[in-house]
Amino acid sequence: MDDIHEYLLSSCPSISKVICCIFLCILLPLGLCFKNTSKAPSYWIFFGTFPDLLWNCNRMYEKCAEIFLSLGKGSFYIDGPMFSKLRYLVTCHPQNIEYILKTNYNNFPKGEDFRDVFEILGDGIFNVDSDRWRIQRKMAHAELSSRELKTLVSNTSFKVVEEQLVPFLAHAAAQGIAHDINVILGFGRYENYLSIELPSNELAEALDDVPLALVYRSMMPTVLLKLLHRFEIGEERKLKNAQKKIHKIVEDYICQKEKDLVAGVKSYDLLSTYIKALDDETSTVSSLHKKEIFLRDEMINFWIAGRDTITSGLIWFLWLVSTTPAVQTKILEELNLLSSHSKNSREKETGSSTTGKWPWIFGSEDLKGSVYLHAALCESLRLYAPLPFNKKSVAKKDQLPEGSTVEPGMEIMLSFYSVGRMPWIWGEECLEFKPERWMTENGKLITEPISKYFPFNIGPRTCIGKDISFTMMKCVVAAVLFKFHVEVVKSPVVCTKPYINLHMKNGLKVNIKKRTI
Ligand code: HEM
Repeated sequence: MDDIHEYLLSSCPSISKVICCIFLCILLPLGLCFKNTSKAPSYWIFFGTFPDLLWNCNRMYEKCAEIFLSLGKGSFYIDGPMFSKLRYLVTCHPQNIEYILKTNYNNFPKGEDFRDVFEILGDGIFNVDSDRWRIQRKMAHAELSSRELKTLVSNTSFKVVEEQLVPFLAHAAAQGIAHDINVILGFGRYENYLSIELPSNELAEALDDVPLALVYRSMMPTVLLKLLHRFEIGEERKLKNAQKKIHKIVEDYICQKEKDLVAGVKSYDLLSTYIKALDDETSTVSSLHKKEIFLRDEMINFWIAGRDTITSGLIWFLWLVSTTPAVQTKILEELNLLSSHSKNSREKETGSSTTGKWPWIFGSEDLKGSVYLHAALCESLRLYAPLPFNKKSVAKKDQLPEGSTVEPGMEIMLSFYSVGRMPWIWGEECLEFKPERWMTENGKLITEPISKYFPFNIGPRTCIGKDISFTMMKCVVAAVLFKFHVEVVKSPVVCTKPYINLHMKNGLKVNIKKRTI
């Protein structure tokens, strides 16, 4: 026995050398040479479908849509390397999405993996499940749908557009409007980030380092992720530093707001209402533990929720409109009509003439009657959903409506980006930017929910910020298009960037000119 033991010990180095040699000389080349191309994505022995995914990680949203198109169906699996237990179902099938987000929603929580990837969201609403989520959702829903918040959104959008965006555009090109608005809604701070000198914005800069790291985290096998996290390698180091900075800045904001409230300074914003609610024993959130951390994380969640989503929505919209003259003309016709109605009623109210006032800024009330503009925004979000995918885990084995089986341990990726690009979902002209899709024959907006439209999620976790997003986006695009001519500078093919939000690789270069008519 001892002999055998001794033999094994002495031969260990050579055994490991032999294993390494076999792996390097036989298994690796075999794995890299032999793939099953009948499957989409390509399946490599030993490595699963992972090489295909890594190879295309720079254009993964487009790649998913291509796979769905080549398969002619709405689901496919991604298998991790051998022994990794990594298995994803990627789906864009509307019935599957509805089943996961709505019909059997309890079987598809966000899960621990989601929390690990989106650690930056802490205990905020995006990151919690079950009872805790119900408490936070109730409070967030009440606050975001309150009359006070809607008024704040309208007034702030108007103010930021009038005082910052329009003067800025008159001087140069557009950038990052959504951020300003969100800092005001969340924290009640009005900062002049769009002044012509473009002052630095530490909160935005810290957050800019986050999304790429999150994309890598979403794709990485857990073991590797833990290793990179433990030793703070690459994107993980950036993420950790960004998180520290964001926490510090938001904690400072909270501290200042608490002092203001004690000093009796009156202001309406989400932070003030949350601070008051946490102190109020009758409020639902007062039962939550670790109140300071909850407050910090919830504010970060709101800020993230509205920042990149709106920016992304606006950029893709402006690009689509600027490159589709027929749509632009119809939007301008509608804005002309709305502005003359509003001018008349403002003149009646104030008794003074509005003629010659430049620029004319639309308030959210002026834009309530906009049908074509609203339809164009819906259509742009259909093609370019600002959150291009959603991630869910599986509690119990289940069969999805289109037939795929999912089981615990698997992850599900809902590809919202692909939904808008499937001819079998949106028709042969699915890639065309056609606001008319959202209008009835007699020119009215289609208001009933459409069962294949998911940019704002559906079901119990549907976006709470949808209405205010339309208010903000309409104010911005109306001001930009009505008074400025946005001309896209010819650039390489426009494509997406591997971010959590849908951004344009290389950004959008435009020339801005004042409109003369
Ligand atoms: C064009 C703009 C926006 C789009 C496309 C959008 C889209 C979405 C989507 C897809 C979700 C589901 C995320 C998930 O399940 O992980 C979501 C959730 C949410 N959104 Fe939005 N959003 C937008 C703007 C906003 C704004 C301005 C706010 C407000 C500050 C906001 C607040 C929220 C909140 C609080 C949730 C979490 C709901 C929950 O988990 O119960 N969103 N949004």
